[in-house]
Amino acid sequence: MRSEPAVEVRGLSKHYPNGVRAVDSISLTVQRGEVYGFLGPNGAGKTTTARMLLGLITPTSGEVSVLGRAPGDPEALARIGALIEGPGFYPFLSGRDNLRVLARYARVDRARIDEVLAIVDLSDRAGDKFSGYSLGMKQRLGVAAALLKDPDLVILDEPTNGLDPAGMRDMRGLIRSLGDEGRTVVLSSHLLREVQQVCDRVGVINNGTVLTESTVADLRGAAELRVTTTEPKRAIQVVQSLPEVSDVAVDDDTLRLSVDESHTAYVNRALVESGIDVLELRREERELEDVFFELTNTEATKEPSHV
Ligand SMILES: Nc1ncnc2c1ncn2[C@@H]1O[C@H](COP(=O)(O)OP(=O)(O)OP(=O)(O)O)[C@@H](O)[C@H]1O
Repeated sequence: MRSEPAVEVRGLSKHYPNGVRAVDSISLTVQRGEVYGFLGPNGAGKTTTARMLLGLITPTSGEVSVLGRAPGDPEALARIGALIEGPGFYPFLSGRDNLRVLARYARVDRARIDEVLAIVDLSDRAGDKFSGYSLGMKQRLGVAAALLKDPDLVILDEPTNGLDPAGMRDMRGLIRSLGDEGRTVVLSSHLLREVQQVCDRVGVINNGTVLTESTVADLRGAAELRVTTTEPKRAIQVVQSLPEVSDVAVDDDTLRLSVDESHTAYVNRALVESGIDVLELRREERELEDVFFELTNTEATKEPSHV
């Protein structure tokens, strides 16, 4: 039997008095132990949703259950760690002293401070003032703070925002390791590749509406086979006659087709036996960003290509 989801949202809306429908009747489910990507462009409604999950703002309508409880329920909050819109710390205190303040407030054993500093790889710089930290270190301290209570559920809102490529890579590794430890992670992000690299499942949100919810693999769809030939027109006829092949498209001299990987050699043979020279045959997975464009017909933010 499947265990109760970590997060269950049904028909959730947040409409502001100024008429903005920040979140408009969304439904989503985060299973326990998965790293769930909440993917959408800026202004899509991710932060508003995260705030409602934590009980920081009240929904206009809809149902929310977080770790089996209502948002803001103290017992659930004790098992949730969150980093929403950048961490707030005392600039003149060291990273470790900032965590001490929080640990005392949350009644967490002080021994946990060194554990979380080690998890986010800040042990060596824990005695330095927060004001001297790089943005990446500040964000990692924010994650350390979120981990103080050894939470079952970690909610991270755009944790790589503003980080340089190395900082982003470190943060992604950290998020993945939280998932590998068996924690449930909700990662909100506008970066398609980030979600693709780190998450098990993804909910795509735009204009306050969830467009789709699926595994990253399903969202990307089956890998395409790309076949470059000297005679694309004739090649189309040949592949279209094969029952194993579907969705044939053509760009210049390259055919794109959906076919199970096990039939790659069979497609090649069919073309060659029809006297068509195959110049190149390769399988290519769709990027999540292609899928995103299809779903939203909007310009989503592409990550800088050097990352
Ligand atoms: N307090 C508020 N009053 C009115 N409108 C708001 C308020 N908070 C957010 N909004 C609007 O709601 C919409 C969703 O905002 P939200 O911050 O949830 O999006 P987001 O997906 O987190 O984007 P970003 O990554 O830019 O923070 C935006 O149009 C925003 O301007």
